[in-house]
Amino acid sequence: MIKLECPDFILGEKLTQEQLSFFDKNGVIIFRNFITKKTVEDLLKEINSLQQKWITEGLEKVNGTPLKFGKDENGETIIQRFCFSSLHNAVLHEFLKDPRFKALPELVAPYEGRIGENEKDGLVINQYVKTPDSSFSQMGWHTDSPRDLFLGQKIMPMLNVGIHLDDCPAENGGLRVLTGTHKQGILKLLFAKKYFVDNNPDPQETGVDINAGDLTVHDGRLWHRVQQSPFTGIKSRRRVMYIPIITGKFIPKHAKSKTPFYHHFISKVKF
Ligand SMILES: O=C(O)CCC(=O)C(=O)O
Ligand SMILES: [Fe+2]
Repeated sequence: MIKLECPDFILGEKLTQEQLSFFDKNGVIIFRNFITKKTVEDLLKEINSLQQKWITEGLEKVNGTPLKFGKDENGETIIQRFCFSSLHNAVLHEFLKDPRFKALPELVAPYEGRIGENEKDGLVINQYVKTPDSSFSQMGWHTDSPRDLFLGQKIMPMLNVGIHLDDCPAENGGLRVLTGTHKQGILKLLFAKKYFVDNNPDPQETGVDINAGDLTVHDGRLWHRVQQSPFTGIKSRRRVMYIPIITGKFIPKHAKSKTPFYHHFISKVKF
């Protein structure tokens, strides 16, 4: 595994030329300390209360997208993948109004990008943990772009913005990317690897050392995966929120939205 050599970038209200060039070359970038440890704690409290609310209500899907359930290290039911979270929690909704998010669409220029709070799967929260009854401890190789095809749309440029809520040095697993693959042609985008079922390390893959509070951005066309932690239980836990930046036609989801086809496929794959 190669480690991403990324200068300690700080996200302001406008991207610098160095940040733009780094992203253009690699298809991924890290901004350090986007939020403080205190804000991380505050967000985790909100996430836990949303989780309790949805479990109590017996909710299975939000706007057509299934929630993913599993068990934590104490055998308690948890939600391992939330979607559209900010539409159901005021603090998460306010959080997305941070003016620094408005700097990020410049990464898809000349397209006009917007924060997809009610498009695709909205604000996603992933909770990975390795326990006997977890259903989510890793994620196979994929790019995020072909989901557009399943939604009956042409592939349009998009970004996935990650806000990381746990420390995760690359040795603990976490995000692995193939830098530069955001510039590949459509055939490589669709067929370079077997979507979601391939969990094998790639000799060219790059890992990232993440601290709680860091923000990452990756291009939707970049090949990436999540490496399982070598640890189990609480030491294997990795919590990260993702919000998409979308270009092209505005297709908001609503309570009657159909389940996208790729979720039927993803749910068959054991993570
Ligand atoms: O958890 C991560 O860091 C990546 C998740 C991911 O790739 C996805 O949800 O599409
Ligand atoms: Fe992804």
